Amino acid sequence: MDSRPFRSVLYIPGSKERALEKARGLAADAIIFDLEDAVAVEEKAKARTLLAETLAGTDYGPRAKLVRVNGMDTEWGLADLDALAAARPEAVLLPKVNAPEDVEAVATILDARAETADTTIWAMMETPAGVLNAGAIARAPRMAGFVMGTNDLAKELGCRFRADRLPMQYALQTCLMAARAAGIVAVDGVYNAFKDEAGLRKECEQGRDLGFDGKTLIHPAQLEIANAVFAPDEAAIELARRHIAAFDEATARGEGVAVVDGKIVENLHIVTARQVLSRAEAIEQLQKAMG
Ligand SMILES: CC(C)(COP(=O)(O)OP(=O)(O)OC[C@H]1O[C@@H](n2cnc3c(N)ncnc32)[C@H](O)[C@@H]1OP(=O)(O)O)[C@@H](O)C(=O)NCCC(=O)NCCSC(=O)C[C@H](O)C(=O)O
Ligand SMILES: [Mg+2]
Repeated sequence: MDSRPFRSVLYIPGSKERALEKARGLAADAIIFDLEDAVAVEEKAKARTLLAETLAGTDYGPRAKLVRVNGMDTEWGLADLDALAAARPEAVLLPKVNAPEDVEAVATILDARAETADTTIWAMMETPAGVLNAGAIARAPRMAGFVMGTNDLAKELGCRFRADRLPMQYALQTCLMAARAAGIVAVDGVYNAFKDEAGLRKECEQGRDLGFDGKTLIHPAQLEIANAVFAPDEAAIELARRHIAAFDEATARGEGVAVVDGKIVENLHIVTARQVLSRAEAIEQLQKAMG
């Protein structure tokens, strides 16, 4: 997996012209241009046209660009794929993926068009069947990332929203495990109370501690917290440097283990330390490119 940052992944309804315009200046690592649940049924066709035109004519800079289409089992899914192909989307995000066959069907459609030769597929992990098939979905063709759909999951499970997200833990960890085994990105679900900064921070911290790369967001006011929580902080960067220095010194002495702050540091910790530094570097580069 490369170290491209996905700390903040902002949903933008494909029907909202002002939000589509505003996103060009927002500090989001990635944008999900949404044609699915953020768009009302009567606006689906209009949003599709608006989004296709916007993507073809707008420079969103270095932000990763994903388009969430409607499901292929709906009356809009195929038309979404068709209309957006011309805009050469970097990634198509499929909602409510249940099985690898759902991904294979879309990969076959993308294979048939020159404009989508390099388009990757991401999966919304938000159904019980999807979670149970996470390993196979993560290995499906063109698959590059998982996005947790915790609202749909709660609906399907009939569970309650709790601050500790206990009812979600099985799904979160199963999907994360599958993503890591396949070497793809994994992004946590949204925090609905978009004015509750303390609650968002806690949930970001939980997602980060579990191992997610970042969090999906619904409002620009959530960007700063997600960007801060999912970035290695100064203490983590400094510790990574000390681990590497101490391990280099130990190796020079012919030893395979160093000790830093009373804890052992072995080769595997150096892999983590290098990942921390390369993530910090990638974030710095992205921020520079955004200006
Ligand atoms: C939640 C909102 C409906 C709030 O909208 P609004 O009341 O208009 O917000 P503000 O007035 O505070 O907006 C301030 C300015 O920010 C712009 N804005 C708002 N939201 C966005 C956005 N998402 N991206 C970009 N810009 C945004 C407004 O245009 C204002 O701009 P300005 O005019 O310059 O002041 C609204 O935020 C919203 O619609 N959010 C997205 C909701 C969404 O995408 N939902 C679907 C995804 S969640 C989901 O489906 C997850 C998953 O599938 C699951 O199952 O869990
Ligand atoms: Mg959903």
